[in-house]
Amino acid sequence: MEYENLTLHTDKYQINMMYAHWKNNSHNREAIFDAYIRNNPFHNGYTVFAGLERVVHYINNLTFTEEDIDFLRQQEENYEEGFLDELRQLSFTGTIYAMHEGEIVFPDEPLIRVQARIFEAQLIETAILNMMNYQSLIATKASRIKQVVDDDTLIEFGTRRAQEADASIWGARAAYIAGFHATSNMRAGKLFGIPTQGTNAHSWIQDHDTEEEAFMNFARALPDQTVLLVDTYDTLQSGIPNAIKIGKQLEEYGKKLKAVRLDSGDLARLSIEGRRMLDEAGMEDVQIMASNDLDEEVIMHLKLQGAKITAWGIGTKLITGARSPSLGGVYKLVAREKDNALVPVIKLSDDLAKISTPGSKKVYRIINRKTQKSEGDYVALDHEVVNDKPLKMFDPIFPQKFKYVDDYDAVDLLQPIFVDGKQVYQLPSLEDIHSYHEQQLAFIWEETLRLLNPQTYYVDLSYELWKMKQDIIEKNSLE
Ligand SMILES: Nc1ncnc2c1ncn2[C@@H]1O[C@H](COP(=O)(O)OP(=O)(O)OP(=O)(O)O)[C@@H](O)[C@H]1O
Ligand SMILES: O=P(O)(O)OC[C@H]1O[C@H](OP(=O)(O)OP(=O)(O)O)[C@H](O)[C@@H]1O
Ligand SMILES: O=C(O)c1cccnc1
Repeated sequence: MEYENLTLHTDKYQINMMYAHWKNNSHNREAIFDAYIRNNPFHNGYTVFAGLERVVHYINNLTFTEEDIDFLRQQEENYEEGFLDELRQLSFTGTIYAMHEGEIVFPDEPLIRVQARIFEAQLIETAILNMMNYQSLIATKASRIKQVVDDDTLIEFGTRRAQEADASIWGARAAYIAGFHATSNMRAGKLFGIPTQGTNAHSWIQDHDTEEEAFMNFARALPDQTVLLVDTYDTLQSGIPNAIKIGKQLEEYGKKLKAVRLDSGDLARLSIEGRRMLDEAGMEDVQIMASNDLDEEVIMHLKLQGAKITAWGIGTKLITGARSPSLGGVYKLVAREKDNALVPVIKLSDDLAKISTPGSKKVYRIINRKTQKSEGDYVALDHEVVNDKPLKMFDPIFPQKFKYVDDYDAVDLLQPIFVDGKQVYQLPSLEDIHSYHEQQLAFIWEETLRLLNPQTYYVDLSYELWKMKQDIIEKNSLE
């Protein structure tokens, strides 16, 4: 796939800061930034990390074209030619660590860590957050939907309602990571290898003299994958009876009606009654598919009402992240170069939970060897060795709350993606990302995974990191 050059896909304030650094000759100083979230979306207990693949392509294509340089010259008369020359030579030379895509992640732990010249690290903030926030949001929404459907088929239908073209395709990919089976978007299918599926619209039915004729003509054209939309006129009086008729005719040719699709009305009642009619006609294999503004909540209610739906087409509420339409991931400076050394820095806030955690850090998932479930995540400074000794895990806001864990594996979650500007991470296939996601889910307790009022997952700091943070807070308060 051809990836476009998105170097100008940044906020002007980043270029202004780059310029000011260049003027002050501080642009080559090293810096470390963490990208992380502060809350899970949808009041969920976890977030599904996605967006890394696009970030990798973005970084590999990071270069200002002559056109970009001309544009910048026009936009800001203060930018000197020497600065534009510096931009002309820019490529990414830093180091990036990140979670695998599909990882189950939590607030207040680094998901992407960038160590680079401040000149480069500042430039890439906007695009990294843009990609990570949107794709993780949609993967998380998809994961919630996946939780309520058991083994039913899930098809992503969102393109027409998505926030524009990029959102459709990367959203379709994010949904696949979390367990959707197919997308209706052909471009997403082509670009990412996601299986594609499609039924037909009301326009097809309306464009015929009768519903029966419409069904017949469609079945003739696509006899191996006929899904008939049965709600245009009257689902139970005409739609299902006509579908049964066409199904019988298909059988005469050794073919089978694959499914009927309901797209309006009381989906529980119509599917129960429709199922009965299909079964009575000996068409037990014909599936009932539903669409119409569905999300995890409606699906759960439909299931509670005994709906006989086994395939779900889901558009608007998935692709727009309805109910929580943006993920508020941030990118904070955690260390800066001073006197040839990297020193930790902090962003203070009156809200304790919003104070950033300084320093170059790693994230470990503490897997209890007996239960094979996670005891929580443990954020430690880079140089710390987290090994088999009993680990004291305590709440960083209320340190009085703690537990000891002794029989555990500490799994290092941040992977090197770029080292000194070179990509060292081999991007996994989408299938592998999805499998990884499923494996990782299995380490998380049900209490954290549940959709309603989930148990808060522990993201703790090592004592050394916690102490350093407290000392910096205290020092800053005294100044
Ligand atoms: N049994 C049900 N329980 C809960 N929600 C349902 C049920 N059946 C359908 N819904 C959901 O209710 C919402 C609105 O459905 P409603 O029947 O008002 O609209 P509609 O069928 O699209 O109307 P129209 O016939 O005008 O197209 C949709 O999100 C749909 O998925
Ligand atoms: O409801 P969503 O979750 O967003 O899923 C996508 C919707 O898009 C289509 O409707 P639309 O009215 O656009 O076209 P149609 O004429 O094919 O029904 C489809 O029938 C779904 O209802
Ligand atoms: O294939 C379908 O039925 C479909 C595709 C996109 C949107 N709505 C429905």
